[in-house]
Amino acid sequence: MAEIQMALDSLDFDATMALAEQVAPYVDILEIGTPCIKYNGLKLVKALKAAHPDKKILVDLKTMDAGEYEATPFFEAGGDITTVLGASDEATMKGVIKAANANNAEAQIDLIGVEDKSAVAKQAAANGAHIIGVHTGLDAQAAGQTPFEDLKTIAGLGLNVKVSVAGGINKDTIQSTVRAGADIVVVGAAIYGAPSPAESAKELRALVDAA
Ligand SMILES: O=C([C@H](O)CO)[C@H](O)[C@H](O)COP(=O)(O)O
Repeated sequence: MAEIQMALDSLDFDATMALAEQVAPYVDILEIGTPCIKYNGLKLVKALKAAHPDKKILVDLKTMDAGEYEATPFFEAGGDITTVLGASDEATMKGVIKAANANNAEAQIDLIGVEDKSAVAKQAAANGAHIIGVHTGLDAQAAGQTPFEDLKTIAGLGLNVKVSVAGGINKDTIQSTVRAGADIVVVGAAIYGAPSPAESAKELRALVDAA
């Protein structure tokens, strides 16, 4: 069964906590988005984990250097997954994987901006990464890009890792994304931009469960 990850991309601490509360019944993973974690830091990881101990917390650090050093405090604060850029040095990715393993947690390699995505995904899997993230970022989405072709390529490799997909997924695309091989579907704007985020998350849950 695919998991749903809600991307919390507001900068506001209280608004983030309130949105998490609304959608938590329908999602598996609460993601603290990159702008949000930069703005709010470890305090938000601790608060979110305390409020939702039954949910996985993904901290979208998009680490680029000093992998083990940067990721460790976020795992210790309650993060279950942190992200590291596939564009970073292999040693950086290995550092985050090491920190994750030391904390009974998971490292996600984010392929955003990576030229040879297959090569990096294979290398990361061989190095023990837990999740490969196929990701079309917000700026690339604004330029009309989607993650779906990359998903086919990465899922087609048959690597022994979970595949996460992010980039403008909504109610029209979520089922085909799951059927194309996503283990984790990430949804941000389609939930937080909906008139009722809770209703939107509920609808997406039903679609994923029926896919
Ligand atoms: O990871 C994200 C982005 O890079 C900002 O941190 C988003 O959370 C991710 O793209 C999911 O959001 P939507 O694309 O709006 O579904």
